Amino acid sequence: MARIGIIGSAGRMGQAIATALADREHDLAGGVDAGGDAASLADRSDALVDFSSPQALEANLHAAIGAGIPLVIGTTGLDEPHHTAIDNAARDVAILQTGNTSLGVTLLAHLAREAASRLGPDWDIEIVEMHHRHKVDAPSGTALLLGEAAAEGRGIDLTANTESGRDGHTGERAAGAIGFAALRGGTVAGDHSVILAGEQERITLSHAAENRMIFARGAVRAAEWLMGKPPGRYTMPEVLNL
Ligand SMILES: NC(=O)C1=CN([C@@H]2O[C@H](COP(=O)(O)OP(=O)(O)OC[C@H]3O[C@@H](n4cnc5c(N)ncnc54)[C@H](OP(=O)(O)O)[C@@H]3O)[C@@H](O)[C@H]2O)C=CC1
Ligand SMILES: O=C(O)C1=N[C@H](C(=O)O)C[C@H](O)C1
Repeated sequence: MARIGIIGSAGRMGQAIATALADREHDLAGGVDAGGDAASLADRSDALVDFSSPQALEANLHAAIGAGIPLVIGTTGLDEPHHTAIDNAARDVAILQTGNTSLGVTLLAHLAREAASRLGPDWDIEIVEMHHRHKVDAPSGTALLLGEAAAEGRGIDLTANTESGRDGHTGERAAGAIGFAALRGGTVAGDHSVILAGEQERITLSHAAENRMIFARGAVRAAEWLMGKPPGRYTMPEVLNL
């Protein structure tokens, strides 16, 4: 049993995480939302779980370092400077950052990497995601994570090979590109497909989140796993032993 603090506690994920903590008999150390004091929450917590906004990241990293406790970051929409800040903070505390804490997506990323490495570059890779109408970032963190996995499998750099937001006269698809398409609507918790399209055949690897509790349970499992670990940046495959 541990005391765990939630950043973004009043949000959709914050509420699901509070339920997952209770299911595992942890104490909710407290929660903060926009304008809240992450440092004082960290001082009374054994670990922090952050599902909030990229704007909160810097304060959350400082809070975790100040209290010397691990941090799970599920917030998406992070850019390169955010990742550099996480790398730096991981010299002082144990941190896990991921666009998706579910078991299913962690395995899907492995399958995407494997498929991309075994199929030649003439198999086009497209990643399609759908989320609820309230989601503010695109492509989703999960889509980017799946794109990274496919790019790794193929031995290419994702940033240099991304095609997203196609509209109008786009020209032909670039050879070797990894494409992204984002759909928004209704209450969809999170659907992701990695499509590998070859000559007259196509493979689709898909995951559907039926409920946010899959992410919440994964986040709590990650927090449990991080406690007692030395400083470093850890991953969901390590937590889940996949
Ligand atoms: N990694 C994963 O597995 C998953 C990641 N996510 C990601 O988690 C994040 C939250 O998603 P969701 O719960 O649906 O979003 P919500 O909008 O429902 O909740 C976000 C919460 O964060 C709070 N918040 C906003 N800014 C700050 C800040 N600067 N400091 C502290 N708290 C802040 C908001 O408070 P206020 O209302 O006061 O602004 C709100 O309570 C998103 O980035 C989403 O993509 C979601 C699901 C799974
Ligand atoms: O905002 C969400 O809801 C979700 N965000 C994450 C993402 O951006 O991939 C994970 C999940 O798909 C739900």
